[in-house]
Parts: sequence; C-alpha cells; structure tokens
Amino acid sequence: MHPPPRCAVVAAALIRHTTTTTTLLRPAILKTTSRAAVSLPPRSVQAASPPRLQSRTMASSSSCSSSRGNANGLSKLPSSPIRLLRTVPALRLWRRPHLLDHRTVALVPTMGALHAGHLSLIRQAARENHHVVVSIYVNPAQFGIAEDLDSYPKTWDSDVAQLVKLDRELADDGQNLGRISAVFAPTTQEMYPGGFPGQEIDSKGSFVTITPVGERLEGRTRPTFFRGVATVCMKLFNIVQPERVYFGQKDVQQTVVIKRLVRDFAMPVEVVIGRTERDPGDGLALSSRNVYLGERRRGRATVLYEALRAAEGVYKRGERRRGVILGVANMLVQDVLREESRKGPEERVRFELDYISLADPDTMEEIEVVDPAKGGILSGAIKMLPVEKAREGEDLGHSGGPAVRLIDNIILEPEEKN
Ligand SMILES: Nc1ncnc2c1ncn2[C@@H]1O[C@H](COP(=O)(O)OP(=O)(O)OP(=O)(O)O)[C@@H](O)[C@H]1O
Ligand SMILES: CC(C)(CO)[C@@H](O)C(=O)[O-]
Ligand code: BAL
Repeated sequence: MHPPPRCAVVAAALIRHTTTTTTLLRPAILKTTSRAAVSLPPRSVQAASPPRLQSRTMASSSSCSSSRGNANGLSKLPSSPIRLLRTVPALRLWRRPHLLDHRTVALVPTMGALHAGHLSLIRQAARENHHVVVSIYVNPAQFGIAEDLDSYPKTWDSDVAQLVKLDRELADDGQNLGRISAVFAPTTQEMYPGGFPGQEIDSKGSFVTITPVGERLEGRTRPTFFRGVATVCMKLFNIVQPERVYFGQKDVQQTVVIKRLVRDFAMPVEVVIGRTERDPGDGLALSSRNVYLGERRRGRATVLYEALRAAEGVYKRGERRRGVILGVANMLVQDVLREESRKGPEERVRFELDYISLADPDTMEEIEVVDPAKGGILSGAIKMLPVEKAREGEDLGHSGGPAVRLIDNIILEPEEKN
C-alpha cells in the first residue's frame, strides 16, 4: 500500500481545519470523573532552533531511531497496531475518518519517560473513548533557561515497550471502549513551524498566556512554564482535535490553567483530570523527575506529601483557618530539616521548601479560610539539593543527581463530600 500523495494529506488537513462545528458531529459524551495518563520520549529538533536545542534533540533522536518511523504516518510501534505519527499532516490524515465515523478521540499529552501515572491516564482515556492518542514531546518552551531541558529523562524504548504492553492489556480487557491508536511524537520544527521562539522570558513569538493563575505558585518560580504549557497544549489540541484531553491531578495548577485555556478560547474539548498515582509503599507521587533522586534523596522525598497529609488531617478534623492548617505542614517540614541537619554530609539529605499553599480550587489564589462549600487545594514544591558528599559507590540518580524540584498536592474536598 502506498501513502497518499502529499496534496491529499494537506487537503484532508484543510477540510478538518475548516470544520468549526466539531461538537455537532460528535457522539454523546459521557460525563467523566477522574484518573491518569501516558507518554514517550522526545525526538525533537529542527533547523530553526538554537544550537543548544539542536544538539540535545539530535541526541534524543538517535536513541530511538529503531522505532521512529517515517513522516507519512504509516509506521507502527514494534509488534503492535499503534501508529507512530510524527507530522501534523499525518496526524490529520489519521484523524479525519474518526471524525466522520463519530468515533471519539482522546489525547493524553506527555513528555515521555512514562510511568504508572501516565499509564493510568491512558487506561482511563481508553475506557471512555474509541481512540487514544498519546503525545510524547519534551516542549522546550516550558523549560526556563536554567532548568533541566538538557538532562530531562528520555526513555523512548522503555516508553514504547510500556505502551505496546498496555495496549495488549486494553485489548484483552472487555471494559474499554478503545485502545491506544496512535503516538504523536513530533519534532520541534513541526510544533514551532515559524522557528522555535526561545526560552527567555522576553522571547518574541506566538504564545498563549493564562494569567493571573499562571503567574502564581509554580509560575512564580518558573515564569515561562505555564506560557509554554498553554502554548503547546493549544497547538496539540488544534492538531489532534480530541473530544477529550486527559491530565493528571499531580500537576494541579496545570489542570487549572488548561481548564481556563479551554474555557477562555472556547475550545471544543472536555478536560478530564486523572487522580495522582503514588508509590504504593510510601505515597510519593510518581513523576518522571524522580529518577534524578538516587536512593538517599528518594528516602526523604516524601517530606512534602507528609506535610500536606498532616495539613489535610487538620482540615478533616474541622479546622478551616489557613494559619492553623498550613502551620502544621510547615512545622513538619522544619522538624525534618532539623533532623537532617544533625547528620553528617555522607548521610544527610538537604532540601529547600519553595512553598506550601492553601488556595482556591478555581483560581489557585491563596485563601485565608476554606469555604466549606468549595474546599481548597493544598499544594507545595520542594527543591531536593544535590548530596554534599557521596558515599563510595553511591548511586546519586540520573544525570549525577542534580537539584530536583518536586511538587505535590491534596484536594480538600468541600464539606458535603466529606
Ligand atoms: N503520578 C501521576 N499520576 C497521575 N498523572 C500524572 C502523574 N505524574 C504525571 N502525571 C500526568 O501525566 C501527564 C504528563 O506529565 P509528564 O510527562 O510531565 O510527567 P511527570 O511525571 O509529571 O514529569 P515531571 O517529573 O517532568 O513533572 C500530565 O498530565 C501529568 O499531570
Ligand atoms: C502537558 C505537557 C505534556 C505539556 O508539555 C506537560 O506539561 C506535562 O507533561 O505535564
Ligand atoms: N509535569 C509538568 C511538566 C514540567 O514540569 O515541565
């Protein structure tokens, strides 16, 4: 079978693009609640990107050449029916018949380095949709210039293996409406066709900004983060044109930003939030960045979750005042810091608390008292610092164990739900 001529691909894309009343063509959409997602590694790169980005993405490309496929969308992940799509026309060509057939398409956006949190989002998407598209793209625009873009974990082969295995499970399990139909793994040139605008705060280009929510909390420490997320998600939504998109509760502020994006730009898509998947042993939220930790820091990385849990306990016992709720969390963190400071450099773990917040669930604005009808969001971020002195043969984590920022949150449910 030959691929269709490129003009046919472009024509299909144009037809889809000019269909503005997508909601009218859709089958009924079930209201959903929550659960989790998926991803694969990057394979970015582009002639138009700065040299620094080029070298990084070139390296990542070669690591997954075995299953990368060609640009016309006819490639599949090894031993599976999952299509590997790398270009916008290929994606649109794949998408078009499902629109005409009234089959629902879900998008699970990821940056690869898949773990059980991603897989949980994909499972949920497959239960509720005929087709699941998993995007795997490490979006440089959401990384600050001093952040970890270059060392961000890239595990293409493992990601592919996890997706193929999950897809077989989905096929064997009669509970699902659909399966993983495609992986969208574009280059940066594909995602930023006018040239990558850069990672600087004052970079010029076509950006989507969602303020003030995107300036708070995570946005204060990572001033270009939500601009990058909103911009790439707007692109992904326009490219895939999914009926539903799946995001993890672990990145709670991101979910608020995405809901705003969809509402404020009247995007015809339903946002579904999947629960945070945690280590069954100690409750640490699964995160691609956990691989940076190494065993020693991993052991203490639960401090944030423990602090949030302590605060949640106070709320559940009837307390509504910020000072008391957050006081408990802060005290726990200070206790752990004191305990660690008494150890020697070959034993201790150092970390800095970035913030612990009690915020309104719709705006992420700090609140003084929890409105029992609305509940609230307890969230926080800590920076795990590199170990001061490695023990002999100690595994310090991916990339030599650099400083790693971890986030977590707990929803304080409205009173009637308790
Ligand atoms: N533990 C988790 N449970 C549920 N969803 C998750 C979890 N971790 C990440 N996700 C979701 O998966 C999607 C893709 O996230 P991403 O690829 O950035 O992984 P990540 O683990 O959050 O990575 P990072 O360590 O860079 O924050 C996002 O919607 C994110 O919220
Ligand atoms: C949503 C996302 C894939 C956009 O790059 C990223 O922010 C993430 O992985 O959460
Ligand atoms: N999980 C959110 C993506 C990021 O931190 O860059």
